[in-house]
Amino acid sequence: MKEKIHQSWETIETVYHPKKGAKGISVEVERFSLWYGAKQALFENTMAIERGLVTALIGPSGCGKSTLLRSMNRMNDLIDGLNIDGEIRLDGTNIYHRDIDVIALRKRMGMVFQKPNPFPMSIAENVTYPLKVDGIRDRRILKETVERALKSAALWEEVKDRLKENAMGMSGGQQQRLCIARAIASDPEILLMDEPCSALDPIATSKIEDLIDELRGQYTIAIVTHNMQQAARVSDNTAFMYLGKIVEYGKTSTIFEAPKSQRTEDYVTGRFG
Ligand SMILES: Nc1ncnc2c1ncn2[C@@H]1O[C@H](COP(=O)(O)OP(=O)(O)OP(=O)(O)O)[C@@H](O)[C@H]1O
Repeated sequence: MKEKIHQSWETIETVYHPKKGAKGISVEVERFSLWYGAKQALFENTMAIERGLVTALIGPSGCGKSTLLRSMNRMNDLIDGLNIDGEIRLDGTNIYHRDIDVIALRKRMGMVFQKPNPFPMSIAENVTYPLKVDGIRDRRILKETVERALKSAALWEEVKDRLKENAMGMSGGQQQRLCIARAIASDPEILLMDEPCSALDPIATSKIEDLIDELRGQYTIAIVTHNMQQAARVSDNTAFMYLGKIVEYGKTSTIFEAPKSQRTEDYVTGRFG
């Protein structure tokens, strides 16, 4: 049973007005709400994600960051009792429209999870997996993809001499970069990253952050992070969420240095969370 609850506080700057020089909008979230059964997890969220930039979703545990991110490629679809309202548009098309091919949609949006999840197969096979699922068997294409994706994921130099070794033998940080390479292999436009560094040590984390910086421009990246310093370091725009609602969304420098909402300021200055 769908139950509407209205949050009492105002949201700030959640609607995007294109700036001069911006490459445009990739994903538009409009009045998007989501229920897990009777429990409402997202409340009429509106935001526009700029193409080619890095957008961070921050906020205290349970505020709905992952739910919103996973809604962008319909990863939540299979959850029992899931209900949504509002729209999420990719290049202007509502991804929840009944005619949307969800598999094709997910190909346009690579996903990287909290815990690296390489498949128990060789490093090269991990990268070529999405292509093989698509029926691509041409050895030259597969070989080129391995090199291209591993280079893009800043992993090529470390693994080029052991492509046939099992990926499970890599370090956690290498495994996560391999998962990014696998996501890149099918040539997505968007990379959705759900706490990609939370299982990694500081050195591996910094490599992933450098990688995100290198991927900026080539891909539109949305990243959920608990780590505010990370959001400040890697993102161009930041959305601060609280209890299922985007409280404030704007340029990362504004959110961290001059937030308009007291609630945002309290969170980014560590007064709660
Ligand atoms: N599959 C599910 N079924 C029911 N409730 C869920 C499910 N997944 C998440 N929730 C609830 O939805 C709310 C938002 O959860 P979500 O994981 O999106 O938050 P989050 O901000 O990403 O949290 P965290 O930072 O702890 O990962 C929480 O109250 C959570 O308990």
